[in-house]
Amino acid sequence: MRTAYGVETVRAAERELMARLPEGVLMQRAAAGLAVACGRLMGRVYGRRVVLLVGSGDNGGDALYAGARLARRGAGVTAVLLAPERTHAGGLAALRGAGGTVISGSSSGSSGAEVAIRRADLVVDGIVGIGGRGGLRADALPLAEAVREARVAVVAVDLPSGVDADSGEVNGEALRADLTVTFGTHKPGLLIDPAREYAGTVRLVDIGLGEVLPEPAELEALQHADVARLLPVPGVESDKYRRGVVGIAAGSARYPGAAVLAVAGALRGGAGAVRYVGPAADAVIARFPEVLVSDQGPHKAGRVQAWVVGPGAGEDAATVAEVLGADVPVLIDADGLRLADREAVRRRGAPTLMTPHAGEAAALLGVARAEVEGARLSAVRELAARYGATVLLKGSTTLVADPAGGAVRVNATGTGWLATAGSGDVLSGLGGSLLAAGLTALDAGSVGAYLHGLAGRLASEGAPVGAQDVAEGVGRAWRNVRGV
Ligand SMILES: NC(=O)C1=CN([C@@H]2O[C@H](COP(=O)(O)OP(=O)(O)OC[C@H]3O[C@@H](n4cnc5c(N)ncnc54)[C@H](OP(=O)(O)O)[C@@H]3O)[C@@H](O)[C@H]2O)[C@@H](O)CC1
Ligand SMILES: Nc1ncnc2c1ncn2[C@@H]1O[C@H](COP(=O)(O)OP(=O)(O)O)[C@@H](O)[C@H]1O
Ligand SMILES: [K+]
Repeated sequence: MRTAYGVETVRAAERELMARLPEGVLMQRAAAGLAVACGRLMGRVYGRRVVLLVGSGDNGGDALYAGARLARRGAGVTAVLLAPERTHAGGLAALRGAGGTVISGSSSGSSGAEVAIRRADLVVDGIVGIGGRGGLRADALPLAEAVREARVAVVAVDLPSGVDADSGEVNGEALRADLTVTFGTHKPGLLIDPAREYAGTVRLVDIGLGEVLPEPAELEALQHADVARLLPVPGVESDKYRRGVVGIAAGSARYPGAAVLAVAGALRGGAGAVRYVGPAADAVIARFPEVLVSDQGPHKAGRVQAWVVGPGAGEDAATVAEVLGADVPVLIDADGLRLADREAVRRRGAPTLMTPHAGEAAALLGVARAEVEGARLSAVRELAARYGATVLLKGSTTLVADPAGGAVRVNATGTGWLATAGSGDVLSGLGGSLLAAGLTALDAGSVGAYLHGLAGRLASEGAPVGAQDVAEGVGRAWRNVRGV
């Protein structure tokens, strides 16, 4: 499991660890890891030109100490100081001692700095790290512009300057990096868009913080091994009922395809049987003869261990209400989210998993879509709290939050190719099937998102895919995860 911790927790852990270690050890560990990563990115160190952008705090200190290490190995290192009077003194002395050059970022209209940036092989962004608030300040903007124009490689120290470490929000300008070298633990902002996009590749340098970080983390990302452990694999004693039956209440005369796609996902999620109820039974049967269909409504469909309701449901509020009354886990997606009564969701005894995209989440919260996209973590937490349900917020970053709190899960397998009509319907069926197979709502949502993202990647391999291709890719994703 990959985990991420917010600033307050990192600072507390840092204090605890520093109390046991000689002064400056953590910064030296950070700087050593940073210098190695910079060297690797440049291919060689000797003769390379490196520009350090140095802010007023320890983030700048890391950059300076790493710069000193690079200078000792033969790089030409220039530090651009954004706050000369508040620069990390030890770091500055180390860089000077190693033969580095120092210029002020604010003097002479920054032009000296801009010339250095244009000639650089690498820029190290040590403007601000976890001490940052808001976007880049005015004095850093011309430097950021020069970096963009020079198209020079950028390594961010701990975080790209200007992004919010705790939330992944970007309020103003931020500096884009090719590589972010982060210390001790990932920060939520490195895993959540829009900030994640600014970070480029993220490398974690172990500085010993792991042993003092508490449980649970603020954010966690499942890895292959975690998903492999959670996948419902039949044993010798299994039969189709023991594996779980998932009911799909989806589709309408207008949107029969949503039913077919949700069923396609459900057939690949590990349940032993799929029941379908709704007006698209003919279309479902034509494509998937193995599905048990009924047009009698959810109550009369026979027993299921979980329901999926909503994809392509149109205005069928009665079916949504009926499913919400069932005493089994329910996944609510698409139209179902609009039609579900909040109190009915809150009253449910069995688990509920809601799977909105940003537009649907915005409608549920009564805010603009851009607000949800800019602040995904707070949006998903707020929805989970309001509905007393597990919420999976879809999009470029998929997040899953439990109403009881605990670590929010972030999915790292997605690809922009998944942004294709109907791929959300596939995810709803897949997630419902995992619920029926016995996974908790948090696990069903995050394992579903993991397989769905991987299926999209494997099916696409860099070319456009349709939702059916994604569904068909789910089997490959299972095998990939299980290593079979
Ligand atoms: N934690 C750990 O275990 C370890 C941490 N380490 C390192 O320390 C870093 C944290 O250092 P830090 O606390 O000195 O804060 P840092 O990010 O340098 O900011 C400094 C000052 O910048 C200012 N400022 C605020 N916003 C700004 C903005 N948008 N644009 C420009 N300036 C802005 C603000 O001061 P203000 O100007 O508001 O008075 C703020 O106080 C961390 O990221 C990691 O690199 C490692 O060495 C090893 C172990
Ligand atoms: N930029 C992106 N990167 C990764 N995944 C994405 C991106 N955009 C959309 N997705 C994924 O694609 C799926 C789209 O679902 P949804 O918006 O419900 O579409 P539809 O309603 O057409 O089925 C979701 O799983 C979502 O997380
Ligand atoms: K930085």
